[in-house]
Amino acid sequence: MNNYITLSDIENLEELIKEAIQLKKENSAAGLGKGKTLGMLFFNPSLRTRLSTEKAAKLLGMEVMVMNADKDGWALEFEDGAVMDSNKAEHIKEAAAVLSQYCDIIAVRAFPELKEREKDEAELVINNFTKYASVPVVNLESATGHPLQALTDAITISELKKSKRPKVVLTWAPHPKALPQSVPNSFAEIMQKSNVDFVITNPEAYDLNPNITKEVSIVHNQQEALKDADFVYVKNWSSYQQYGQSPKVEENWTLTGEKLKATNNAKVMHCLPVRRNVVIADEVLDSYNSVVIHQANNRTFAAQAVLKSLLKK
Ligand SMILES: NCCC[C@H](NC(=O)CCC(=O)O)C(=O)O
Ligand SMILES: NC(=O)OP(=O)(O)O
Repeated sequence: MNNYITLSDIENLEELIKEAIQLKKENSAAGLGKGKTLGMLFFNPSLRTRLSTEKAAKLLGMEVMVMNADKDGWALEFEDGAVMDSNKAEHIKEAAAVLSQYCDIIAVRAFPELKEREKDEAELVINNFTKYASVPVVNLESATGHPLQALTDAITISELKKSKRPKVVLTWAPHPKALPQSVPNSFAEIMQKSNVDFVITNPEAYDLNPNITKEVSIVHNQQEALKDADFVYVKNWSSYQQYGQSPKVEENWTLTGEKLKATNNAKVMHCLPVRRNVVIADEVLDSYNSVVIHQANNRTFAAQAVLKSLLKK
């Protein structure tokens, strides 16, 4: 692995999942990271990504430096040829080059603005870090993807599935804020690389980028989609067609215990943080069907497998 920006950076998904599950069993440092430093830059808040990736790096023997880049760093300019006479003090060319002296791996979180689709799809922040850094770069959730979360999710399904080819349903749910499509995009991508029967259900105005969902069956009736599901992955996202907007939805899309009855006693997944009783009802999150805590624990081993693969290069 040279970088971990999108899921296409994974050379062999099955092997990487096996590696993560093995690392989870060993729960020990491989020593591979000794004398190496991971630098993490956050342009947005985080609990799991920040702490699980730090833990993963430390389990491998690495040193870790974390910076809330949005608050503590200089405002970065990303435009080539910019005349920097405004509020941005430092160009990504210097920032990435300097960080590459201090770090052996750089990891970056930068959410979309959700204003202009083309701008978000250009992945300005993560792509410029990759372009100007001389060390591997890891995506900690970018404008259009969250590949560490998706790897975690594939590991979790692999561990918990009871049949060879489980039915996995990704369902949209309501939310008071307009959220990125990053998590559902990457989940849809990794499910298409996995041996699962994959269905996405969302209100009409919320179809994801068709270049990502490709051949996936998209069902606009949630109850119909949930039938016989073995895994239900719940997530809100803002509209792709009416980019970044939250068009009104009449029906109630919150995942409740009543809706879960149509499933095959499905395991319920969410990347977290989750808004209780808006996205998922208490009775589901507090039931044995919920695997969200198990899932969050796997963030460490997904990160460990990816960092290990980068360190080996
Ligand atoms: N990385 C996990 C999800 C991060 C982000 N969620 C959020 O911003 C939720 C914030 C809130 O509930 O206010 C998202 O959906 O991409
Ligand atoms: N799931 C996830 O990425 O959580 P954080 O936003 O807390 O890192």
